[in-house]
Amino acid sequence: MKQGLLIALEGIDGTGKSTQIKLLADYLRQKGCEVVVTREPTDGPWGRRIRELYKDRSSCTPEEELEMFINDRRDHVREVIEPALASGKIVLTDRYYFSTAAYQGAAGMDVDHIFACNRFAPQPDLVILLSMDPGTSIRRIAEIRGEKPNDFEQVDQLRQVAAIFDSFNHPCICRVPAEGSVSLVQERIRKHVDTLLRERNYPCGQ
Ligand SMILES: Nc1ncnc2c1ncn2[C@@H]1O[C@H](COP(=O)(O)OP(=O)(O)OP(=O)(O)O)[C@@H](O)[C@H]1O
Ligand SMILES: Cc1cn([C@H]2C[C@H](O)[C@@H](COP(=O)(O)O)O2)c(=O)[nH]c1=O
Repeated sequence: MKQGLLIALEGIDGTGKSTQIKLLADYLRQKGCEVVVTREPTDGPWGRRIRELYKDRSSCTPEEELEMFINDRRDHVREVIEPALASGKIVLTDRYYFSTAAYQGAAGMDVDHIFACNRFAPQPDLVILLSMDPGTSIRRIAEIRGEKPNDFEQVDQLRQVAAIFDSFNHPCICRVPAEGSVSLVQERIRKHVDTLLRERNYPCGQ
């Protein structure tokens, strides 16, 4: 049924996921792979409601917040991820259910319960987990991107999120240091992706 590959980029805010996913997509397309780049929260109805929360996270309970992320993912899996995988494409997603486990876990929900709620979602073939000290990532958001950190980007909160990300030991996870230049981080990511393509005999990776 599933013929493509699912690769998720994960990590705390400001680690460079959006920057790196674009470069990775270019690299894979140059090799001749068909690539779908997507993200969570999505741009669908649940994703738009979630983005409203960035301004005032206290407007819903942790349970309601978790439910919104799960609903958004159900739509994402059904409408984007499964069709692309079924047609043999490489799906690159900027965040997936590991973000839910880490962020909603840090907000007080049980991490095992969160993973159980996500059993409907296809397991990724590879998770690139970009790791960085939360103080540095917040500085990137504030100084380089020139934005005021939102309600999900508070340093104490991000420290808890980072600690939960650190605790994951799923075999699909490869940890990549996010410090260093954009091209150095990209080089680290490509090594893991090239290994995956080779191991799976994925056609464009030969
Ligand atoms: N290796 C790097 N060195 C310096 N700055 C970087 C690096 N990678 C990304 N940046 C800059 O840091 C900021 C955050 O990067 P980016 O938006 O890619 O991170 P992100 O992980 O997608 O963030 P978020 O999770 O908040 O969406 C951007 O301004 C980006 O240009
Ligand atoms: C998928 C997902 C995301 N979040 C949080 C993490 C970030 O703070 C925002 C998304 O911001 P981005 O700049 O678009 O990456 O949402 C979350 O709490 N739970 C999740 O499942």
